[in-house]
Amino acid sequence: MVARVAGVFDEKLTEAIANSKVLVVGAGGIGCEILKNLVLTGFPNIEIIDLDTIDVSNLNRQFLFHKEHVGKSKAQVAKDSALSFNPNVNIVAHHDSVISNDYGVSYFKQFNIVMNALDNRVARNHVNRICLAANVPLIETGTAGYAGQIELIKKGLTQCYECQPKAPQKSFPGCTIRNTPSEPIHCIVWAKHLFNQLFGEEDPDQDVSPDTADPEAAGEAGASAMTSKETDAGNVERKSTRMWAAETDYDPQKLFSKLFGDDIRYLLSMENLWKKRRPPTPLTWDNLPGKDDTPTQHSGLPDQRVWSVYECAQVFATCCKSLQADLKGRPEGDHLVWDKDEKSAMDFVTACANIRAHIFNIQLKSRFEIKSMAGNIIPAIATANAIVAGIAVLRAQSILKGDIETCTSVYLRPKVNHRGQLFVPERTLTAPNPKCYVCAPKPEVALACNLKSLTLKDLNTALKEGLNMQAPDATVEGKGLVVLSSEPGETDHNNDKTLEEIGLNDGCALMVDDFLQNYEVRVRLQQEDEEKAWRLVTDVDEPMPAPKEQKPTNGANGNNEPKPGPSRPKDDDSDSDMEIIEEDDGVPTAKAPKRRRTEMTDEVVELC
Ligand SMILES: Nc1ncnc2c1ncn2[C@@H]1O[C@H](COP(=O)(O)OP(=O)(O)OP(=O)(O)O)[C@@H](O)[C@H]1O
Ligand SMILES: [Zn+2]
Repeated sequence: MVARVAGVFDEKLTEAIANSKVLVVGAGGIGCEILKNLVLTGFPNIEIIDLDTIDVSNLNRQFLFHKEHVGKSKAQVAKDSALSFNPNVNIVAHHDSVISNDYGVSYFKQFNIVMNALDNRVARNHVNRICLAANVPLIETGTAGYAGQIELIKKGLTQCYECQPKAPQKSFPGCTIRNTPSEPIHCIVWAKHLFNQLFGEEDPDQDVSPDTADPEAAGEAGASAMTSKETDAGNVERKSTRMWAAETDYDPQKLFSKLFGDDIRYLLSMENLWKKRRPPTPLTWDNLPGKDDTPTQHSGLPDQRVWSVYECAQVFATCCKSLQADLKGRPEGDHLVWDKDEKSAMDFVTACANIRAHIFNIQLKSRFEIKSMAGNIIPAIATANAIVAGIAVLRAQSILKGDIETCTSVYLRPKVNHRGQLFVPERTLTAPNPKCYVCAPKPEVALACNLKSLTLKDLNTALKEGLNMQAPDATVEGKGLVVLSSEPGETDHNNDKTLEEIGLNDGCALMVDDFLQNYEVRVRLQQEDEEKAWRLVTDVDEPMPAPKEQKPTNGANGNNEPKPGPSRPKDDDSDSDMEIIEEDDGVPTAKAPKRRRTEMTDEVVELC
């Protein structure tokens, strides 16, 4: 099966393809399809980057990979498999993250087109910025279940990936997670936090013990939590859950009694919480519901059967031990990373979430359902990936032919809309947002914060998390004074100083740049006494008017519907059964409170 384009395309396109060089970022569901299409179309020079290795769960749709490739580099195997279709193509594979110093603006400049086939916002933002800086057309692709999208991004011609606000991630208040869960997702988030507290990277924002500072429980003294003990001086000493668990040698019964017995009793002592809610019921190890049940016949997949509380407790016990052993086998200071595809990690979260759900009278869920919610999974549909990749490569051909103006965005809808369309192309290219804090000629944002308490370290975090910078350098506008340097150690001595202490006040502006992304932005400082952390205020927060879809040519009702948007393909035609979820690596939204909220992402769309 060797591709010969001569005679298939017109001469101009044949020649343009022959002289082209294309970069594909991501060798997952869409990336494999794009690579196959490029190779079979006869694109002679292709580079592909992917940081990941092949997982069994990829095999059902990432058809360039087979069983024997599990554990190998996606980029390398994709290259080898694609070469079997057309050995004359020159493919360079990089097993690496695109967010690395090796792939800066000068690297990107060698390509005629970049094609994104990624699954997360951070990488997408990064490639967006580099393509703008390198002035290379970027074809951005994504699918979410049956929905999909192909969008051209070209400096000065179209909007960029960051021109429009992204739908915020759904977050839950910490007190809901820790004290008053009312939905399965609250228990799942709690169980994932528990995994991190016991075996993963400990994060103080992911505390799982009762939250005594819950404003709703005000006035309650309560008993001291089980992780607390009175010191000789009479003070209450708090221990981390990890420390306490280690002291018990991760004894499953002791852990169970604390988490699902004592902590629940402690919550019950916060009586205000239960005035208008059904109170939880603590559990004891020796008296678990479901112990004597004979398992009912279940017709579906084993994962779709809901475990009894007793079964959950048994799974909990087994997982505590296996995860402890895994942790012990690692170098000092290392930790586990929760992964939906790791059996013990997934079993642990299923068991803990369901035990907690039972305690709070919440419906129990199957492992299958919990995996979907905890892993932020929308089932990937191979056909949707194939369609999107096909259109993306057609768009690449149009760009090479010099018809870039015709490369409007195309949306793949889960169902035909009322005008009978499954593929909905935009009528025109969407112009850049002049207020975009990335692609505007002079990008600008305001940083609302309390200058008296925000430290330089916090500023660094704000720039990285809020503006998706990788290595920000900041100087005071007009003075050139360096306040943050990406050179290790250069400004570290000031890390704990507040912005006020280094002489910055309300209205001051910083010029912040990221060398790797070739991105510079002016950051105005805005004093807000009440602000506990920081908040970025961008003009992109004002939603732009919805672009118009193409009018039907058949004279039918041409009402314009809002387009799904780069991160919002959920529209009125969307399949209501489809759960559309966002990756949890999204950049915190500008207005999201930074403390005491738990990010969970079960409602918003992120194309993968
Ligand atoms: N920073 C990055 N650099 C390079 N490749 C990346 C980066 N971030 C994500 N990717 C790759 O993008 C691809 C996206 O593909 P896809 O959406 O099919 O995800 P997947 O991880 O293969 O599947 P799933 O998430 O459903 O298990 C993945 O192969 C992933 O490794
Ligand atoms: Zn923009």
